Amino acid sequence: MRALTTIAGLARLPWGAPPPGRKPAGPPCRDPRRIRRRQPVPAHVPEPDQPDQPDQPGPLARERAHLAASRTALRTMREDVQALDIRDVTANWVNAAVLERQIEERVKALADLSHTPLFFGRLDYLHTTQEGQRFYIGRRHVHDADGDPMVIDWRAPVSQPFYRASRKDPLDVGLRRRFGYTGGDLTAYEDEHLTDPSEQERTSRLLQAEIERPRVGPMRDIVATIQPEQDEIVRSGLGGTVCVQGGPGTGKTAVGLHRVAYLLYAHRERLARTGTLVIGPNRSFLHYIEQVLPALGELEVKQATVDDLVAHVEVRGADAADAAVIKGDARMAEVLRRAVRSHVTMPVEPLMVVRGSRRWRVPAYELEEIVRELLDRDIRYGAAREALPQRIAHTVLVRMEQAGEAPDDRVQDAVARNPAVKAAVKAVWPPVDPAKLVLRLLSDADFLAAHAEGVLSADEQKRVLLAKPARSVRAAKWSSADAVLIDEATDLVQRTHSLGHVVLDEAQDLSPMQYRAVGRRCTTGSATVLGDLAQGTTPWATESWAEALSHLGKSDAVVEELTAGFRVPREVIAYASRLLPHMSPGLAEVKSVREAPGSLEIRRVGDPADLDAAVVAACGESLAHEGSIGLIAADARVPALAGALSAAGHAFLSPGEETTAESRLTLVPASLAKGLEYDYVVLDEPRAVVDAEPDERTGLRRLYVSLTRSVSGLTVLHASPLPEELG
Ligand SMILES: Nc1ncnc2c1ncn2[C@@H]1O[C@H](COP(=O)(O)OP(=O)(O)OP(=O)(O)O)[C@@H](O)[C@H]1O
Repeated sequence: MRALTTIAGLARLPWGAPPPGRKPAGPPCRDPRRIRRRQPVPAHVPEPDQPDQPDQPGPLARERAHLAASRTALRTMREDVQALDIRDVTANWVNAAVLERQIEERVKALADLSHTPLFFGRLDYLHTTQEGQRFYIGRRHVHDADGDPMVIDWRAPVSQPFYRASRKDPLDVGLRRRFGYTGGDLTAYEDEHLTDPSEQERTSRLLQAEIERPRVGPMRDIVATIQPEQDEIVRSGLGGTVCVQGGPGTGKTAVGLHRVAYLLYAHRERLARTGTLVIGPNRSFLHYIEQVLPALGELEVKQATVDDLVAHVEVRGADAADAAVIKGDARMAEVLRRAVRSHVTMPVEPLMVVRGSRRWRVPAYELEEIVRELLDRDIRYGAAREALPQRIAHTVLVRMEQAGEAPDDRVQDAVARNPAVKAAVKAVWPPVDPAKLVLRLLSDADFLAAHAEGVLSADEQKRVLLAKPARSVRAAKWSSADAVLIDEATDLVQRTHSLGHVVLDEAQDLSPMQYRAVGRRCTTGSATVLGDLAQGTTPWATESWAEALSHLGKSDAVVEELTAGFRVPREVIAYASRLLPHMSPGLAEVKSVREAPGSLEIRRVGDPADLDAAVVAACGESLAHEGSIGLIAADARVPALAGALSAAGHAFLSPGEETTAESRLTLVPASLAKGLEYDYVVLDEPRAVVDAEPDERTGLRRLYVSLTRSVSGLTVLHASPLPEELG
């Protein structure tokens, strides 16, 4: 067993420093007016699979030998960590527990996952500008007994050319090799000699195979095939916020998750201190993506929905759309600010502090000056409330000094705690309970009118008022939008803790007040904002990223656009894109990198009574293929289809339940389809999906989301006429 001599010694153990190499990419473009459109760069690749001669070890055998040696080295690294003896460095049980946990996590991070390749690429540099010339690129850093790297972490600067080098700009790379795996076995490789003019440009077959690999189970990482335009976003600096606009399947979620992994690598200590968070639209989605970061060795990133962040009260109610839109409007922040500050009342009476035989009098006008000064400083209500007794005590102390006394800090503290001072503070600056305040605003028309004057119209005020005011915070039927208002009020009272980095996925659906709630969780950090304006399906969905980013407090963010689609086959995305001009004119159509001819089938069912049976039959046909199947239907159709599937003997899952090789069919209400994907999708009755929404545009957007979930094939079944926008 190896003994650790110092806690600092941990840093030198297999955690290791990142390997030397090139500098990371510079900061992204800072001009918010410019949306950079990221175009795919075609790869140049000759034939893959060069088999070895039976009599002599060829390149493939040599690469396999390197893989075997790397696995052995990784095992040794893991054993080294497992064998650490921490008894001598931990002065107490708290330290011991912390260290033990760190060690456990490190062991987990060093696990050799049999189904994920240890390395997926190799770079041979032309010149010796690097410490070595040949680097194997993988999911984590592996070194041999001498500390020499055998596999370099994909996030290291030296790995960057694997993703960025091109024939136009080889970045000093002579050879880029991609490896193909079957299970955990290395079975193929593809070479690109980037500086060889005789080589022809071709799309990488290994890349194509990776993109087309059937989907089963949760989302997986894309480290082996990150595209140059995606890599630029992944590696953009921690200081700036990046907003990514991209159509369905352009890899926004994947890019956001890989960016967190990259930032954790490049700024590990800082982010370990400040924390990172991924925000997704709902539990099923979070469940779908939850494996990606652990697979990349990152176990500490928290995940939440916006509702989780603002869970100050139990949400049991729902708003009508018009009320929710007003409650989500940024103007509500001003109403709340006024309402919170309205609790401050100017002192009208002098304050008398008795200490021993002496009485100290502070006149009302002087107290008022202190209160006004605190109000002008615009600090949090609670912080000002805490500062007020000390300010008053200071004034008393000045009087004591003027009277020839020499009071010290202890006297000031004692005066601040004096019952008369406490009573004055309570009268002037009483505590505010955020939930009670919001309840009063929503229940008391006069109170609301007093603070919404000139901000909300009389009609708007009427709409947000509760029809039946609740008697207490506990009894109130709070809605999600109310919880966000309480969060805003809470922040007015006490500053919200800010994290180092926040990834906000499906951001287009947030209300301005929700953006503010997310924004205050990264005031001192940065954010990655991911979304597609065409997939906005809430009544308050954002129409412009500039506006959304201003509510988030990140107006200086760069907006990038991704246009290459990695999920939806060409035919299917072309069909779905017919809706674009009718619901989000001006947005670019996704250019799919996937051919998959014959991937779209539209079936008309003559008699509506036969629709369920036809849908079940289509699911049965899809199940004959490999991979996951999603049956997407308007929410109201789900019970009927669940019954029909069960009657036909098809077991099915709900979104968020993991698909496995045995159980591959998921019944998905259209309202939960966003962000998810299935190999084959059966879409039930598009008209019903559109009609389930309050307006035509939202309906078409919901349909657009539903049409863009499939990787290999989409079958649309309809008994009612299709929406005419589909042509
Ligand atoms: N460079 C890549 N190599 C391989 N697969 C990729 C790549 N980029 C994205 N993908 C895959 O494409 C699919 C869609 O990616 P993702 O879910 O991140 O897209 P999205 O833009 O978030 O889609 P949506 O708007 O529908 O939520 C995923 O299966 C993802 O793994």
